[in-house]
Formats: sequence, structure tokens, C-alpha cells
Amino acid sequence: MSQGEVDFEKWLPTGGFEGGRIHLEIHLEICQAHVPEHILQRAEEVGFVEPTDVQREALPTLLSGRDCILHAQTGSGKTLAYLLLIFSVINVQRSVVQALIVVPTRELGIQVAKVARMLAAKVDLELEGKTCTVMALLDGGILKRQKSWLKAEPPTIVVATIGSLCQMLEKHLIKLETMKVLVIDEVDFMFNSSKEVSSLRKLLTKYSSVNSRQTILASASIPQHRRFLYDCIQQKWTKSDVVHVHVNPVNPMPSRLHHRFMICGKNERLQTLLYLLETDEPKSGIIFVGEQSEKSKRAGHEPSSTLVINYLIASYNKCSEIRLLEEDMNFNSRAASLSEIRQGGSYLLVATDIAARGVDLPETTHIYNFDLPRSAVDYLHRSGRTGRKPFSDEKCTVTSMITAEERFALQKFENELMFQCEELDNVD
Ligand SMILES: Nc1ncnc2c1ncn2[C@@H]1O[C@H](COP(=O)(O)OP(=O)(O)OP(=O)(O)O)[C@@H](O)[C@H]1O
Repeated sequence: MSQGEVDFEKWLPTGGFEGGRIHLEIHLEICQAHVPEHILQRAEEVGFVEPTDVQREALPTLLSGRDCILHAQTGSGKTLAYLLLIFSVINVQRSVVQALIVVPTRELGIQVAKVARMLAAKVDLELEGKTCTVMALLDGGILKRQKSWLKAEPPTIVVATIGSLCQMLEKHLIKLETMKVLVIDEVDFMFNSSKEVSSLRKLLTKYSSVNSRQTILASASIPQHRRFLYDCIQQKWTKSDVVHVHVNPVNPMPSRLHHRFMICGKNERLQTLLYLLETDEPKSGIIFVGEQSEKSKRAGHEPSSTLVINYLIASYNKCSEIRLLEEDMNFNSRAASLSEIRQGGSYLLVATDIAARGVDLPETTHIYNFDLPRSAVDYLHRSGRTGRKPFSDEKCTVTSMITAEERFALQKFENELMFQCEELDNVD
């Protein structure tokens, strides 16, 4: 196989007529693609042997150069789909930034940059030439150092949060004109965020005047997606032949998640959580808590996060790694929490919705909603922090602790996302 051709044999399910048919369909459409051989080899080495559904469906479109709205379940592998596209278009010999991935949180940015670097790494020392470099330009980073890096030897790929990115754009240290691909990950979240939306709109509008551009907008949830698609075309944020790749449109929720709820009073939730943990004995789990309201802060109440973590450290002894992740922590402590639990072994992470988007902790088998999420979309993304091994049929559970009054809200989420929740008998 010549350099630059895609060896999709590696990506195919083995054997059978089905496999042969898929091979033909994919091969015909993507044979013009140019994902370098060493990247595909690395992908295989790190365990990406078969394409997931979204990768199989989206790659022909992505590699054809068309703009794409990548709309597929949580944990379905959207990151690898857009990274392969990026590796197919960049030219590492050129010293300019050629691909930009915009993410909502520092945590997601670190994770995406890590996957990109892992794929770009040339483990075969005989491979010659420059390597692709990846910069994580994220809120909380050292901008001075990144400015020097951008001036001295621009990286090929930049993964950025919008705040830090805007600073570099203003100083002309990053230029959209050189960008072959722009990815906005968790795009619905970014459009919904009052802090990010205006910068995001400006970025997309500015990029729309770049001649050779490709825009990818990714998320597991794109509410009112027809309207969104229409807006994207009207505003020229995407080209008019943008493709909406929508995988599992009737089942937004991954099917192997088992949903449960237990009704309890507000004051009994800590004991209920302890009871659930002692019964489930999860190897690894995330306990989601709501953000503290301003009113509750002013009243001097403890936030749910503090209540839960202190209670668990004092009363639950079946897990040695109990960590906290919330906005109010400094960036170093946030990074430390995630890296500690990524070391392997058993963990419990107490987190606000900061961990609900994109964060990939594949060992998580249990999700607990100590506070019910605010919307069906938030429920979907919290739930999607489990069930993240694409070819596994391991059962994962999502359990919500709710008051009798909250049953109505949970039922609404069930209707909207088309899943069913089993009621667990109360502790008493
Ligand atoms: N082809 C593949 N084979 C095996 N594992 C894969 C493959 N593609 C992706 N994965 C793994 O699947 C998990 C989920 O992938 P990813 O983080 O890209 O999901 P996502 O679609 O972006 O989800 P979310 O919407 O929650 O952000 C990751 O652990 C990733 O390493």
C-alpha cells in the first residue's frame, strides 16, 4: 500500500459477507483519503481496531472534505472520527497551525490533546521527517509560554478553550486563514453558554470567509437539529452542502445503560447514597451533584459537593480513591483529581456537571445523580459518562435519588430521551 492510502482492512469487522460489503462501501468513498500509514498503525496499536458506528458512517463524509454535523451517542467515538480527518489534511512540513479543536472545558481539552498526541507519536524511530505537534491552549494554562511557542515553532494542531483562543487570535498569533479544519466539540453546550456564545459566533463567522475550510460541529445532543442546521447554513457557519451525520436518531441514550431511581426525602439522601453504594459495590463510579445556588451560598449552606465528599470519606470504606471535581477548585487540583483516578484501580468521583461533558473515564460502571440534573440533555450527558467501551456489553447503571415531587421531572426526561427507569424500594 502506498503512503497516504487508507488501509481500511484494519478497520473492518472480521469475516463474513457483511464485512466484505462494508469494505466495498467504505473503500470506494474514502480511497482518496490521506490518513498517514503510521497514524493508522498507532490507532491499531492503542486498540482502535474496528471502527465504531459513527466512525463508519462519518468518515467517508469527513474525508470527502464536506462540512459535517457529527451527532451521535455519548461514548460512540466522535473524537477519533474528527482526529482522523485532521490527520488526513495536515501537512507536518508546514510550520503553521492547520487544525483547531474548540472545547468547552480544560478537562476535555487535555483529554483530546492527549489522544491526538498518542496517535501522532512516532514510535518507529526509523520514520523520518517532522512530527505533528499538538498544543493544548486551555483556560488556566500559562499563556506567556504558549505565546512564545506559537511564535517560535507553531504547532500543527491546537486544542483550545474559547477564552484562551480569542486572546491568541487578537494578537494574530493564530490565524484562521491557515486553518484547514475547525472542530467545535460539544457544540450545543457552547451555543447554550452565555459566556461562550458570542465569541463562538464571531469565530464561526470569521472562519466562514476562509477559502479552503472545513467545519465539524460535534455533540451527542443537538436540540432542534433541523433548525440548527438551517441556522448554520444561513449564517454561513458551514457550507451549504453540510452533512448531518445522525447515528441512532431514535435512541439518543446508549442502550446498555440500566436506569433506576429511588425516592427519598432531601434529608435522607446521604444515607440513601451510602446504602446504594454498599449494595452496588461499584468498582468505579461518578456521583453527580448540582452546583450551589447563589442564594444557598449567601445563606452560608454547605454545597452538595462538600456534604457528599465529607460524608463518604467518613462512612464509606470500600473505596480508597474518593475524589472531587468542581468549578470552584483551582486548575491544578482539578487536574490532580482526574489523573489520580486515571491511574487505575477503584474510584469514586464526586463531580458537578463540569465532568458531564466529554470526559472519558471508560472504567466507570455506575453513575449516581445525588441531585437531579436540570434538563434531559444534562441527564443524557451525565449518564453517558458510563458505558464508554464501544464493543463491550458490560451493563452499566445510572441511579437517581429523587424526592416524590421530582418523579415528574424524571418522567419527562424518560419521555424525551426514550428510556425507562426502574423504581428501587426505599431503604426503610
Ligand atoms: N474504534 C474504536 N475502537 C475502540 N475504542 C474506541 C474506538 N473509538 C473510540 N473508542 C473509545 O471509546 C471511548 C469514547 O470515545 P469518545 O470520547 O470519542 O466518545 P464521544 O463520542 O466523543 O463521546 P461524548 O459525546 O461523551 O464526548 C473512548 O474511550 C475511546 O478511546
